[in-house]
Amino acid sequence: MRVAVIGTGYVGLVTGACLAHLGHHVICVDNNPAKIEGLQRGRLPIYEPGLEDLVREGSASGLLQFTTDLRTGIQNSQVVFIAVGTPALPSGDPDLRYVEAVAREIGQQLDEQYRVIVNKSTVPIGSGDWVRMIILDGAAETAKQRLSSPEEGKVEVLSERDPDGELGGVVTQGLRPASASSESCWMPQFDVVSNPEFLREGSAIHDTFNPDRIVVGSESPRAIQIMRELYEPILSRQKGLSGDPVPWVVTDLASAEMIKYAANAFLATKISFINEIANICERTGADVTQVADGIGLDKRIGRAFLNAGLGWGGSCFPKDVAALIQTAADYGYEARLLRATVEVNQQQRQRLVEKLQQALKVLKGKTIGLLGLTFKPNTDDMRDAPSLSLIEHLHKLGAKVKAYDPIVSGSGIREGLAHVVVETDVLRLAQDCDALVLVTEWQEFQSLDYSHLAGLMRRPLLIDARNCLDRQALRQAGMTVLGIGW
Ligand SMILES: NC(=O)c1ccc[n+]([C@@H]2O[C@H](COP(=O)([O-])OP(=O)(O)OC[C@H]3O[C@@H](n4cnc5c(N)ncnc54)[C@H](O)[C@@H]3O)[C@@H](O)[C@H]2O)c1
Ligand SMILES: O=c1ccn([C@@H]2O[C@H](COP(=O)(O)OP(=O)(O)O[C@H]3O[C@H](CO)[C@@H](O)[C@H](O)[C@H]3O)[C@@H](O)[C@H]2O)c(=O)[nH]1
Repeated sequence: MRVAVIGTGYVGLVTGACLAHLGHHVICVDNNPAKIEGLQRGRLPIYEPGLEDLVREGSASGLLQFTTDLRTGIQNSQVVFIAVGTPALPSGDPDLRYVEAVAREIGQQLDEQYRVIVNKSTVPIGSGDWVRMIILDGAAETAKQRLSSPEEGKVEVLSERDPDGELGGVVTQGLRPASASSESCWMPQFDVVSNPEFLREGSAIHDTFNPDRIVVGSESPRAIQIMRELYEPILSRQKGLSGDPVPWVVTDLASAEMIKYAANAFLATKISFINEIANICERTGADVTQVADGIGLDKRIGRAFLNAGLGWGGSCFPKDVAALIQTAADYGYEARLLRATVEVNQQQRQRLVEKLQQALKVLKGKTIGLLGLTFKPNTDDMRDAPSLSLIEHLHKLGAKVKAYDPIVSGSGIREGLAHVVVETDVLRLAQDCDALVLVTEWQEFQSLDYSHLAGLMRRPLLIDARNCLDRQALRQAGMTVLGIGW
């Protein structure tokens, strides 16, 4: 199948490379010329394990191509993915300007060939119908040039109210030059489908090939059939040890959009829940890790996403929970549970500073070393990383902050890192520190020589803010160890 993917970020590039691996002809489009030029030379704009090999493989086979020209991208494509960013605005609403620009451009390029336009970006509930309208607007603009109108290119958009009211708006029937007969009416052939993405950064390729489910929201049987054919190589795989097929979930557009937000909101709430339990554990003498293991064995609860720590960050949970709260507010509903989820998360970062204050008393003039900067391991993504608020907080209190991160240290990434000295190795980091804080649970932090590090520090204090290290071994290495929830 011929596929275009618009936006070559974490989602678009992974989607494009994986679909090419499955045998589809994929053309990835991005309006950032530097990104596309790099990709054409095999240079990746992001760090994601395994992605470089897939891109190399796709480029070599010719199944994966890159362009800045959206027209070339969608010309022969039957399926067009929209995978551009939807970052949060200060209000909490997602910024839809990139989706809007792409939808309009797609509309401008549509011809008589039927296409499935797939929204993979995370967009608010109801956006599918909105994207359809924008595409039609774009198509109308092109139709002005395409159809020779006696009235200087004036084109009428033929529309009527949705008779059943189910779609809640206007249904466009076609585009026609003003004063032309209804036979000359031209309607671009397309359906908009919502196909939310559930990949996690750091394991994006594994997640794409082994999804827990594939969700497709659409009212069009034709579009659903094409999506099924597209994903057939994944759907026909057996899932994990159970051998069950990957669940294929077909819903209406709005429900698919809501599934994405609800999934992220639930996971974020699960983490905030265990962090709340951790805070109660600290006061009562229980150990949150043992508690998580104990409750996680209950199949109704599950152990995943019960790791207490610094709280959640990244490019998705913060903006998606904020967007859902905002959507609820738009409809006159106050999402109190979700607000509490966010509040607990914010406080969790603050608590870490309090722990340092309790241990070191005055932070002014103290040197704090951060192990890890990215919002989670195996990614270079720094969007809404807990480390950033920690750095700002400590800086305000007059502490000197240093950090070492396996990816960030060796890269040119310095955005948001004005108030931290990024060290190139762990020994330089530990030198003269009053405390080390493990912020991101990178694998390599498991096997550091902590007794050597303790010897380099001014005070051998380590706060394991992800509860991922062996406390006993650390104590034997001469460290004073603190953690979260014990
Ligand atoms: N990052 C994740 O783990 C993840 C997972 C699931 C869903 N999502 C959602 O997927 C969407 C994309 O996220 P991301 O992290 O990949 O974003 P990103 O910022 O990494 O990538 C977006 C890309 O779109 C490009 N772009 C913007 N405007 C364009 C235009 N007009 N034409 C062509 N390209 C354009 C940008 O240059 C950029 O390369 C978001 O809605 C996000 O919420 C992200
Ligand atoms: O038990 C846990 C699990 C995660 N986290 C934190 O939660 C955040 C998010 O982690 P994770 O979900 O693994 O990473 P993301 O790549 O942000 O993936 C989430 O966000 C994506 C974008 O929407 C979705 O596609 C994924 O399904 C969803 O897991 C990170 O800061 C983690 O440190 C915890 O604190 N404790």
